[in-house]
Amino acid sequence: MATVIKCVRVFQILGSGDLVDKCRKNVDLLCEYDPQGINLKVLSGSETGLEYPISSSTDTARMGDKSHVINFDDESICIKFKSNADAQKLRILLENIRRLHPKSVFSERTEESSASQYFQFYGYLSQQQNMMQDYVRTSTYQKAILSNISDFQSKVVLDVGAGSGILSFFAVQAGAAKIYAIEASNMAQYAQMLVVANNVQDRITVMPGKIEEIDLPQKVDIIISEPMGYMLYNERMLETYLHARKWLKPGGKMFPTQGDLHVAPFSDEALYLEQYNKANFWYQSAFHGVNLSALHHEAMKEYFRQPIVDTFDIRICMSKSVKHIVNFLKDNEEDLHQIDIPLEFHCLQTGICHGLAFWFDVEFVGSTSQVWLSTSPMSPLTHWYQVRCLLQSPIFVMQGQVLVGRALLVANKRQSYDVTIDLKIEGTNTSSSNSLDLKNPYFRYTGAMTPAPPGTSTQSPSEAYWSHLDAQGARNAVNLVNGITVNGLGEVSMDISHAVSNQIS
Ligand SMILES: C[S@@+](CC[C@H](N)C(=O)[O-])C[C@H]1O[C@@H](n2cnc3c(N)ncnc32)[C@H](O)[C@@H]1O
Repeated sequence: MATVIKCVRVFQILGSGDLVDKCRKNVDLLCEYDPQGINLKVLSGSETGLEYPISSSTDTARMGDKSHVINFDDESICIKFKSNADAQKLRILLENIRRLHPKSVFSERTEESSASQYFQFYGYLSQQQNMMQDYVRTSTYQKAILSNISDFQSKVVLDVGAGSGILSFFAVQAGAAKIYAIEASNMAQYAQMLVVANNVQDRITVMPGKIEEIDLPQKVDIIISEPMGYMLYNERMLETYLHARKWLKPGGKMFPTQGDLHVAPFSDEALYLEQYNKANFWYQSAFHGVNLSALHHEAMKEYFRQPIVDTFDIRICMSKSVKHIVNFLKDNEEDLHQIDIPLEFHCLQTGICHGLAFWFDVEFVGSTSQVWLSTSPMSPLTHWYQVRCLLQSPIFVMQGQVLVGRALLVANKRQSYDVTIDLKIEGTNTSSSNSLDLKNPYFRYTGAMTPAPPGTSTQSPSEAYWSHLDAQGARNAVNLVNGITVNGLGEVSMDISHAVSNQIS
């Protein structure tokens, strides 16, 4: 459903109160559905392509009979209509948004621009495909559901953030009687198409909207969801998952049931130098004749604020990981606003600690079996990889020393976390800390095999390699050397006649 309002003028309101005509002529305004509310699109004029997403928390005000003011995070605009009747069309749409999308826990904790970008992202089939094609992820979910049939058979299920609906289809396979598949992005339309095409309309009901704003006709026996982001918490969808518990019957189940975030100190000089050298670009005093060095310090901070998303060899970890648990059956949304993880690491090796490595596992506790989905560096790689937070000033640690400190994750309105890491060698004055922005990670993964960290071999790597070779193949590789036959393992053959005949021929 879209409405077009013809012949409007769109002005930007400057800080001084002056108006600047954005299109310098009359334009048409398309008002179309958006998961958040409506999206205003300028259809003609030199500024074609302007879009203004409006949700129930957007600040708007009527100005006289024919104008309306709308305040966004980064600009304020004034729309002047041809007539009062046209202005009234927009006013009705805005009233409908407030009625249909009352302020919710979600809108209170999320900036509009972040939410609209977020749901646009999940509205693409290619993004859903990316997750569906993570074989480890999708097949672990399917296994968790199908190996716990008694938790689904004839049961009512809620799928939070259903996306394509894939988990709802797994619940159908496990015999669920009714599944409510809630999806806030436009993917809900595609999920509905799959439901119809697979002829399960009587079992799956797709409901477009946010779980925080939707009314279900009944309570459910089990909630399924895939709400994990980078470092488990990114996207703040775990809060949405916990919020959904208001629809769970007493004694109901959550799939997954628990999330474990693992944290370990690591040593990786190559990674550290890579970031450090990138920032050194700004150290130049004569870049095309310009001295850039005034920005060197800021560049260094910027690079080190980025969590690194890639994978690594577990042997770079200098001690056993510390585990922080989220219990999806018990914890509340507010518990995830500030996540304070006390750290204590007993270092197993001497070396330079360059920061903290993070990964997570989730557990499905079913009535029949328990299933784990792991994103650890010891498990097959998933699209979550692992995440590392660097220290700008690494610290040298000796085997046996104890590293103490904390990892503090503070939720922000950009559906992510401000991360602070603090480390100190116990009993010394040596410490280091850093602040990072989880919303802006650096994707470093190239697909190349991660090499083992230097100095971790406990036997000759050359001998170890050759001893793995096929011994029989090497034995068959017989050569004549100085009149005697020697095989590929260096073994001398005693069959002199054979050697001699070989030599003659
Ligand atoms: C990680 S995807 C998982 C999709 C699907 N369940 C799967 O496993 O392939 C998360 C989905 O949840 C949706 N979502 C996020 N927050 C939501 C909310 N508050 N209400 C409803 N859907 C939400 C997103 O649009 C996205 O499609």
